[in-house]
Amino acid sequence: MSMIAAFYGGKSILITGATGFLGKVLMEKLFRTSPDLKVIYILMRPKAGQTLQQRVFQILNSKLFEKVKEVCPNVHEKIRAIYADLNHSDFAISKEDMQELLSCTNIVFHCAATVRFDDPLRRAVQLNVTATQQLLLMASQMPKLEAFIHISTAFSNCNLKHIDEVIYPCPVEPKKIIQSMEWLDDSIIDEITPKLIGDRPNTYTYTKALGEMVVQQESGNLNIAIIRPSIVGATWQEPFPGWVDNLNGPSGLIIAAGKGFLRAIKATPMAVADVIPVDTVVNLTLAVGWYTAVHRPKSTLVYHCTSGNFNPCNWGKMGIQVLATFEKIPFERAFRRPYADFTSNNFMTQYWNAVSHRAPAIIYDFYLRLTGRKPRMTKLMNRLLKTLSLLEYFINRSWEWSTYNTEMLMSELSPEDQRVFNFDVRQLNWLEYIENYVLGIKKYLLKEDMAGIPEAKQHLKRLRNIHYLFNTALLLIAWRLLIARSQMARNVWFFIVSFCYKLLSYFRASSTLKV
Ligand SMILES: CCCCCCCCCCCCCCCCCCCCCCCCCCCCCC(=O)SCCNC(=O)CCNC(=O)[C@H](O)C(C)(C)COP(=O)(O)OP(=O)(O)OC[C@H]1O[C@@H](n2cnc3c(N)ncnc32)[C@H](O)[C@@H]1OP(=O)(O)O
Ligand SMILES: NC(=O)C1=CN([C@@H]2O[C@H](COP(=O)(O)OP(=O)(O)OC[C@H]3O[C@@H](n4cnc5c(N)ncnc54)[C@H](OP(=O)(O)O)[C@@H]3O)[C@@H](O)[C@H]2O)C=CC1
Repeated sequence: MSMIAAFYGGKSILITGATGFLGKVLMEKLFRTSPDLKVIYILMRPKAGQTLQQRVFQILNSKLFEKVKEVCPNVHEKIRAIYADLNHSDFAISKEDMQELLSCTNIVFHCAATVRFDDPLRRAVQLNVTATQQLLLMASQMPKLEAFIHISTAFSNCNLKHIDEVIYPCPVEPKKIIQSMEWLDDSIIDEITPKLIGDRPNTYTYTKALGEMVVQQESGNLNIAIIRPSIVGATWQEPFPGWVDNLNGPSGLIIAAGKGFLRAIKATPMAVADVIPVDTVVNLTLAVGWYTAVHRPKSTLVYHCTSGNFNPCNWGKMGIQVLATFEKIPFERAFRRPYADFTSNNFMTQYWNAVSHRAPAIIYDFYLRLTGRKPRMTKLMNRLLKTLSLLEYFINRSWEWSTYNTEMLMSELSPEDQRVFNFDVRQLNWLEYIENYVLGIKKYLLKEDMAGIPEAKQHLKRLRNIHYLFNTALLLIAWRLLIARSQMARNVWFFIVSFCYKLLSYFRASSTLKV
C-alpha cells in the first residue's frame, strides 16, 4: 500500500489554480490514488461566461478525468468550488466559505499564478506576491493545517547560472513592493519596472522570486515547502501520455512549427531543454506534501523539479524529433510544410523573420484580399514573432539546478511510493516522450481526428509540389533576367549548354560503339 496515497485519505485539501494546467493534473492524481479523500476545495472564479459549476463540470467531463470517474464515481461530490478572485484584497470569499476553509483545511497546494511574460508589474505582483501573502495569512488561521505547498518556478532565479535549493533574496523587500503598488500610478510603475527586475527577463520570474521571499518571511509556525518546476510539458505516463491543454512553454511553438508558420527560431541547439512532464511535477508535489506534513522539516525546504541534471536533452535534439514526428503525424491544413531551422545571431534572425515569416504572410494576405477575404496572416505572424522574442531568453541559455532535496526525498520513499508517485526522470525516453507530446497536441489541443492523417499527408505533398514549382519558376525568371543583362552570364550559359551537348554526344557515341 502506498503511504502517500493513504496519507491523503480522509483529508480536506485546498487547491488554488485548480483550473490551470498543473492544477487539473494534481486534482486528477489525488482523486485517482486517494479516492477516499474527504474533499478538495478549489478557489476559482467564473470565466468566459461559465459559472463555477459549469467549469467544474467541464473539467470532470474531460478525457483527463475518465479514469477518475471509474475509481471514484462520486468525484463531483468531493469537489467544493469556492468563489474566489485572487486579485481581490480578501479574495472576495464569502464569510461562510471562509469559515469552512479555515476550520477544515488540512493541506494547501498553492498553484495559482499569472504565468504571462508580458504582464505589467502591478498585475504580476498582485497575483504572484500579494495573493501568496494573503493565502499564507489564511493558512496561519487554519488549526488543522498540516502542510502548505507553494509552487514556484525553477526560473525564479534565472539571473544565476547555478541555482541551489535555497531562497535567494531580491534587493527590494517584497513588502515594500506590495506597498508601493498601492500608491504608485501605472506610468511610474512601468518606468521603474526594468530597474526592479534587473537582470531577469520579465515580471513573471521576478514576481515568482518575490513570492518565494514572502513564503519564507510569512512562514511562522507553518510546515511549508516550495517546489520549483522548470518548463512544464505534456504528461509522460499518467493518466495517459501526451495530455496537454494550453499553449504555454513549448506547446505553442510546436503548433506553430507543425502548421508551417514557424520557419526559423533563434535558439542554441546545444542549450539544455529543461522540460519536465506535468505528471512528474504532480508526483513530486504530492510526495512533498506528505513528507512536509509527516516529517515536519525544521526549515522551509525547496525542491527542484528539473530534468537537466538527471537526463539532459537539448533544444537541437528536441527540434529534430519534433520535425521527425510531423512526418508521421502531420497537423491538418498546414500553411506551409513543417520545416524550421535554428538561427544563431540577431542578423540571421532578422533576415529569416523577413524572408520566412513576414514575406509569406504579406503574400498570403494579398491573396486573401484578392479573393475577397479578410487578411489575417500578418497579424498572426506578428503575434508569433512577439512570442518568439519573449521565449528567446530561455532557449539560448543553460542552467544548473542542484537537486539535493529532491534526491533525498526520492530515497525516503518506499518502493511502492517510488512506483505510484514516480518523479525519477532518469527513466524518461525523450524520443518517445516528444512523439507522444506532438500526438497529444494534435489530439487534445488542436482536437484533430487521427483519421485525417492521410489527407493531411496529401496536403503536405501538394504544398511540397507548390514549393518546388514556385522555386523553379523563381530561378528561371532570375536566370532569364541575368542573361538579358550580363555578357558574363550569357557566356556561362553557352558554356553549360555546349558542355551538356558534348557530354550527351559522347554517351551516344560510346553506346553506339558497344552495340
Ligand atoms: C545541432 C543541430 C541543430 C539542428 C536544428 C534543427 C532545427 C529544428 C527546429 C525545429 C523547431 C521545431 C519546433 C520547436 C520545438 C521546440 C522549441 C520549443 C521552444 C520552447 C521554448 C519554451 C520556453 C519556455 C520558458 C518557460 C520558462 C518559465 C517557465 C514557467 O515558469 S511559466 C510557464 C511558461 N509561461 C509561458 O509560456 C507563457 C508565455 N505566454 C505569454 O506570456 C503570452 O501568452 C504571450 C506569448 C505574451 C502572448 O500574449 P498575447 O496577449 O499576444 O496573446 P494571448 O496570450 O492573449 O493569446 C493570443 C493568441 O495567441 C495564442 N498563444 C498564447 N500563447 C502562445 C504561445 N506560447 N505560442 C503560440 N501561441 C500562443 C493564444 O492561444 C491566442 O490565440 P487565439 O485565442 O486564437 O487568439
Ligand atoms: N507551466 C509551466 O511551464 C510552469 C508553471 N509553473 C508554476 O506552476 C503553477 C501553475 O502553472 P500553470 O498551471 O501552468 O498555469 P495556468 O496558467 O495554466 O494556471 C493558472 C491558474 O491560476 C488561476 N488564476 C489566475 N488568476 C487568478 C485569479 N485572479 N483568481 C483565481 N485564480 C486565478 C487560473 O485560473 P483561471 O482558470 O480562472 O484563469 C488557473 O487556474 C504556477 O504557479 C506557475 O508559476 C512553474 C514552472 C513552469
